[in-house]
Amino acid sequence: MVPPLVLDIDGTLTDAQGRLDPRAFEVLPTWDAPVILATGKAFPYPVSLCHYLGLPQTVIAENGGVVLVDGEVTFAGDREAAQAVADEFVARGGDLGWDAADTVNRWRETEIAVNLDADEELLREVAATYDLEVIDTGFAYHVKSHGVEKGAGLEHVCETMKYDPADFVAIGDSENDASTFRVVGQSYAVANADEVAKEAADEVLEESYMDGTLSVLNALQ
Ligand SMILES: O=C(O)COP(=O)(O)O
Ligand SMILES: [Mg+2]
Repeated sequence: MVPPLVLDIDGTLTDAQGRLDPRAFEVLPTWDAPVILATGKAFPYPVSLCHYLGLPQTVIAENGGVVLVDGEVTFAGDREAAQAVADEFVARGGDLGWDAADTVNRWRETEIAVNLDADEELLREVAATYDLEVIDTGFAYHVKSHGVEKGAGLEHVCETMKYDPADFVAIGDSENDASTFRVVGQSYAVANADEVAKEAADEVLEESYMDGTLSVLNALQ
């Protein structure tokens, strides 16, 4: 019996250029237990990935802000406050860093993501005045409500699916995966992970990106 999985996307199922590693299509569609995608990306991204992997749509998006399980969507986090932070940041000379179409935030419902080129100090200062936090995933800064996290999202998924989070194996690469690592039974940080993720993981893998992820998945089969 293979264990259920909770998998980060960027940095974990991708290559160093951020492209989805096609080997995900070899191993995930036939995984004989639930596979939950848990990401900082906006909701449509993991939903689409489940769709094209042929997996049931059970996803944690926006760092736990949006959870879809058993056909029901729940939200956590104050999008209006995050928008107010973004507006004030821009008014004070900050640059969110996206083009006019802003597909990064267009479908984002509980938080705001800002390009890593942005003025981090100013962003953190503005966020603090709205009692929001900023996390750095290595792919974007996320302006989000305290307490909204992937780990809480997984607990919600497990309550609905009647699973124990402790039965799950988690793999991830960033600060936003630490909460997942804390609630699962076994957690792995890929070699490209940041220090927060490495510190929180039960094990730090020798290999990076999908090579690291596959080393775990192959050993579990
Ligand atoms: O959206 C991000 O910043 C990172 O996404 P991830 O959680 O799938 O790595
Ligand atoms: Mg990641």
